[in-house]
Amino acid sequence: MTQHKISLTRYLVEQQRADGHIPGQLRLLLEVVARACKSISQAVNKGDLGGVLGTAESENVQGEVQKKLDIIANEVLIEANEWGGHLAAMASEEMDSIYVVPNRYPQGEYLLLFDPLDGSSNIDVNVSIGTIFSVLKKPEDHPGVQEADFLQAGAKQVAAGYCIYGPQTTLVLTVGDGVAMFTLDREQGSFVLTKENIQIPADTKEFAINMSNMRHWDAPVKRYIDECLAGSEGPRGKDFNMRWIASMVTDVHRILMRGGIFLYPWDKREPGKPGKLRLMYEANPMSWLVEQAGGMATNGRERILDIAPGKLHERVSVMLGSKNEVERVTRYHDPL
Ligand SMILES: O=P(O)(O)OC[C@H]1O[C@](O)(COP(=O)(O)O)[C@@H](O)[C@@H]1O
Ligand SMILES: [Mg+2]
Ligand SMILES: [Mg+2]
Repeated sequence: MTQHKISLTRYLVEQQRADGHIPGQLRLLLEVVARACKSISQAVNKGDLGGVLGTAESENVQGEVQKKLDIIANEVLIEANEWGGHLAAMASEEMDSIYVVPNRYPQGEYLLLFDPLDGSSNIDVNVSIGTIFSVLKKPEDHPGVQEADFLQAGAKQVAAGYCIYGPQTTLVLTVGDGVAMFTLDREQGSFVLTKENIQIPADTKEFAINMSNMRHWDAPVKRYIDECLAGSEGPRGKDFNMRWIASMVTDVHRILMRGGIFLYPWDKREPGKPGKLRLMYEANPMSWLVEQAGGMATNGRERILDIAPGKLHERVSVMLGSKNEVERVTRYHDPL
């Protein structure tokens, strides 16, 4: 098999041929998601010229003010996927409840979940943003589809990925057989395989956390970051660098490319809220990608992919990336 210049379509077909583990319907679904991402990428690129920047006059179910692009990206994903025959229903960070494929369209066996536009605060300042997606299989024990069908642990995902709209538009994908990266070739109009078997180094000297929340953190996170900040004179014996883009997609992409640890921990501002990030649309797909690349993802206490979701819009504390660092901060959470 040629390692370079192969399209997403050919990659998926060849994966399917190699061990039969990508069913045809799943392959089609992923191609439709990729096509939708291409279209979102175009809208993002146009910026002010397309009238897509700025805030819409609405709030989502999480009480967050929606940007125009949040709404556009959500609609693009729904319209692209609803008639293809591979889906039973979709769920999105931007919608209150699940979107069941209307019965005028053929029904499929998969469930698609997405954060249509991640890093919304970066849209208007021309910083990388992205789309995150996760695919589950609909349980077969009953006809129709309901919200409870989506409440499966991340370990049950059959595909997960994101598309980053940055200097390049790049799709990063796993179907449970490692992580592959595809770069959008705008002249050809297709995603071309540019990296396979992405591996996150187990050690790193780079962390990503919103430092402005420091005073609200729990003791184990504070200890971990304090030790990083102490640098070569501290217990870690090395200097750390810090990055925070405020787009999970972009921070995770950097970690997949060169290692690092990303933390968005629980904090004391809203003690009843497990974290800021969304389990089903952000943490699960990113955690599976990271694990597939040899990294680790926990909420400080348990593997994110083992968490049984209680509700669709569930939040979670997230620590992911280079294995030895995530292991360390998770260990700091152990009761003495
Ligand atoms: O401003 P903060 O709290 O640092 O937020 C950054 C985090 O919030 C998010 O932007 C949430 O994503 P949305 O843009 O999809 O709401 C994450 O991507 C990111 O890690
Ligand atoms: Mg997001
Ligand atoms: Mg979003």
